[in-house]
Parts: sequence; structure tokens; C-alpha cells
Amino acid sequence: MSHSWGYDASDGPATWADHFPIANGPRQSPVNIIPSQAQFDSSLKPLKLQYDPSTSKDILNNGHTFQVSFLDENNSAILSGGPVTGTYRLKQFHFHWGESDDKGSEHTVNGVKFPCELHLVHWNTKYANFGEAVNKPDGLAVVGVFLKIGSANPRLQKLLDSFDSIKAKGQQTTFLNFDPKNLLPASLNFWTYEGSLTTPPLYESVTWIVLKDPISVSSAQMAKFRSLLFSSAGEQPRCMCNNYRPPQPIKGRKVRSNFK
Ligand SMILES: NS(=O)(=O)c1ccc2c(c1)[C@H]1CCC[C@H]1[C@@H](c1ccc(O)cc1Cl)N2
Ligand SMILES: [Zn+2]
Repeated sequence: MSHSWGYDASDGPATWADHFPIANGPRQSPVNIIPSQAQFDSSLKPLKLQYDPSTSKDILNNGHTFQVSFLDENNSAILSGGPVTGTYRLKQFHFHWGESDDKGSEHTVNGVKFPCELHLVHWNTKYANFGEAVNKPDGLAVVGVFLKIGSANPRLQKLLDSFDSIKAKGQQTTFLNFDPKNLLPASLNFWTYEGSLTTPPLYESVTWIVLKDPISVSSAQMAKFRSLLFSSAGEQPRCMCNNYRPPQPIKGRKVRSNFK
């Protein structure tokens, strides 16, 4: 039975090292990105994201966030190029957000928090499956996309419309024909660094690819994110928000960019 963890004072990020000592490891995520200290690397290839809407499967409230999972038996939805070698398959995407619009992202830029951050999780096909890849140093590639308060984003609407059926922990519903490409900004300019999962088990297995440009979300749409619950049906309702880990020490790591 894996140890239960959360985001409260009693079980949140400050306590995770008690059961997951890697929390104090050398390549933990997220980090604060300081653009002026990032190194432009002309050898970085353009990021290639080739997604297939027919691979989307379901949407689940897992008690920490909500996630949309994808069929990953073939190379229909893949990431390649950028900082990685080989082909990584899309497994799922999920978000992190705050109780108010002034916080919620995991990565920060010059110390600035965004209200929300999207993570698209991909696993390295040099391994047999996700479970084999998840704890290998080159096992995962996660694309991070910031959400910035602005006009309502119609591309989020299908997600928001499903929230009433996944309000509580453990609730799941089918979620077909969703193209995650629609959640990406126009530019795929990115920062990249070697890091970890941002929640337990905090495996140091992630090549992070954080896009420079945000997508928009309205304040009203953010309020809908906060209608989800950490708690199961029938339990005392607990608002699903502030499900973000704060930036971790960079410990000498270099953040590279594919843009000047
Ligand atoms: N914020 S994030 O993108 O860094 C992040 C953090 C933790 C976890 C996930 C994503 C998801 C997606 C990949 C692993 C999966 C989960 C996990 C970890 C280990 C497992 O053995 C199984 C699962 Cl399902 N935990
Ligand atoms: Zn995440």
C-alpha cells in the first residue's frame, strides 16, 4: 500500500522527504526558471509533438489532480526531437492549480507563479512500457505549459464540461477524440532541464520541456477547476486546489533554451 501523501500542512511537500527521501535529491522538480541564466543551445532540435485524437481514452479524478489518459500500445501519439533522443509515447496529461489566480503553477519564471500548469507525460519507448520507464533516468519527458489569466479558452471547454462527472476522487468517465495539440501555444519554444516527477514517488526520471509561451484561461474557467474535490464521494468535501509543489533547489543544473 503506497504511503498516502497530499498537499496539506500535514501531508504536503514539506513532509514528503519523510517517506520519499529522494525529495532532497540532486535533480528534483519543479524549479524556478531564470531566463537570463538559461543557456541557448543551438544543437537542440525542434520539438516534434505528433498527437492522434483517436488515442484519448478517459478522464479520471485520481485524488491529486484530474488526468486524461491515452492508448499507448503504438506510436500514434509521440514526442521526439527537442532535447530527447528516440521516441516517447504520450501516456496522460494533467494539471496543477491554486486556490486563487495568483498561484498554482509548479515551475515559476523569475519567481512568477502562473495560476495553472499543464503537464503532458510521455515515456521512452526504449523501455517495454510506462511502468518500466517511470523510474529510469531517461524514462520520461514531460511538456509543461503555463496557463495565464485572460480570455476564456474554448479549447479547455470539453475538459471543464466533464468535471461534473469526475467531481470526487476515483470518479472516471470516457473521454474520446480529444486532441492535446489544441492545448499547446503557437510557439514550441522551450526551456529544458533534467528533473523529476513533482509528486511522490518523485522519481528522478524526467526530461522537462517547459514551453515559454502560455495558453489563456479565464478566471471563471479557473473557478471550475476548483470545483473538483480531493475527497471521495460521501467524505467531507475538500476543494482540489493548491496541488502544486514549490520550486526545488537547482543544485548546479543547467537550464537550456532552444531560443535566444
Ligand atoms: N507532475 S508530474 O508530471 O511530474 C507527475 C508526478 C507523479 C506522477 C505522474 C506525473 C503521473 C504521470 C507519470 C507517472 C504518474 C504517477 C505514477 C508514478 C509512479 C508510478 O509507479 C505510477 C504512476 Cl501512475 N505519478
Ligand atoms: Zn504534473
